[in-house]
Amino acid sequence: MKIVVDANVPAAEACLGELGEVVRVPGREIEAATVRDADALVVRSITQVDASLIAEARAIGSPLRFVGTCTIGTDHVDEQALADHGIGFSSAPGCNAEAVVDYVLASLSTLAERQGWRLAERRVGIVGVGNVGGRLLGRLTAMSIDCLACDPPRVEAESIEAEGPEGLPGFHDLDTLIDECDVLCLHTPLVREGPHATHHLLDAQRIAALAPGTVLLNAGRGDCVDGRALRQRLAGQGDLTAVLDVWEHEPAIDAALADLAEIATPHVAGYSLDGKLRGTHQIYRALAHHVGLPARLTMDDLAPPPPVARLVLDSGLSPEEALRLCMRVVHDTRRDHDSLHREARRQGMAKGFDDCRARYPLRREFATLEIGLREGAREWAALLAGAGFRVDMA
Ligand SMILES: NC(=O)c1ccc[n+]([C@@H]2O[C@H](COP(=O)([O-])OP(=O)(O)OC[C@H]3O[C@@H](n4cnc5c(N)ncnc54)[C@H](O)[C@@H]3O)[C@@H](O)[C@H]2O)c1
Ligand SMILES: O=C(O)[C@H](O)[C@H](O)COP(=O)(O)O
Repeated sequence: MKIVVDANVPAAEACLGELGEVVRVPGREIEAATVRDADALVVRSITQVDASLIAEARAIGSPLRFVGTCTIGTDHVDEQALADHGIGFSSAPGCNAEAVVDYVLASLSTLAERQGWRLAERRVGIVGVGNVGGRLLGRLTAMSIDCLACDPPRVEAESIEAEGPEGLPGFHDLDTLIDECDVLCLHTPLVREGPHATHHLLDAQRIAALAPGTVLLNAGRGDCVDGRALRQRLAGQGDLTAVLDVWEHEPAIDAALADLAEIATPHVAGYSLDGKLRGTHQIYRALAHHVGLPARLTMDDLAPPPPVARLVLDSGLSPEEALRLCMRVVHDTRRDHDSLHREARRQGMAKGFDDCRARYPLRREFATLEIGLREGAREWAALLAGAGFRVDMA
């Protein structure tokens, strides 16, 4: 079996190589001719697997029978076209959700430090309460931070009313979150049509309705926010703080908007090694199942030990300082912001954006760091455990 795999999929030889011959191709260069004699195609989000690619591939005799994307998002894949040609499909739901939550907490902690506020005194609105938003809600709630949630499709499907699921807070509409929250985090997929379409979910009118001082964080998909309207508000009034990981027109994103965002990163919120390996592993299992082969490798076979496994804390810090210190040992979104701006200046935006992603440094998840708390630091246990670290008494 020949498996064409995006060059940025880690561990493909070790994992997918068990099932067939792996041929690497840069994601932006994958086209119909690339899969002329391939049985399977494994992509990430930058490859548009659309109806024309599939139809052309079939027209030139491609035997393609499976497409996998090692990502959560699926808006780059025409699932109907695959089904119409009898091609199996799988994505990797939830694979990098923990990494995105790490990114959100690390970014908010940096903003709190820069702007002199405490997260404990802010109310956070979460839009899209699936694998990412649900985990974010869980961690913030465990850190005793006040949250409001918005997810109309879930409300409709699960008849959630005033009482939320699993003892979580009730769900509200987006305009209530806009009115009542200090921080608004978007974790919605890109859905172009239907009653719950998310294209420009935050349109000019909703952006205008955000109260001065609001923090807007988008780690869902760039097209969920009207970037032009956001740029105008930031440039004209300068009274919002934007944290943007995803953008319209990636990789050729709006450089002026990137300059105005307090934290601007090149779509790397989910880029932990753990998250990427989970993505590869989920697709390996799905392909093995599809072709009737055993999938022998486990995640433990793929993930190396973390470079920093344990940290012991003594007294002498505030809880916020202790939390920030632990987060920055694992992940510092200021570094991602600086890399994007540096590479955009050096190579131009589109090349710099892609280059930062292709050469992303090793990053692990908060859960890989064990924190030992000595006498005097033990009161931080609930906060640090709530944020996602493994905590014990040293
Ligand atoms: N920045 C990154 O690196 C990164 C990483 C992972 C995922 N993502 C993006 O985040 C999205 C969400 O990821 P997930 O794992 O939570 O997906 P998910 O499918 O588990 O959850 C998405 C949730 O959004 C809800 N939703 C859909 N339309 C909505 C609307 N109009 N208003 C409010 N909620 C709505 C859905 O009901 C669902 O509960 C992905 O589709 C992907 O596009 C980005
Ligand atoms: O949908 C996802 O899983 C994320 O957006 C993912 O991080 C995208 O990364 P890419 O496929 O572009 O490397």
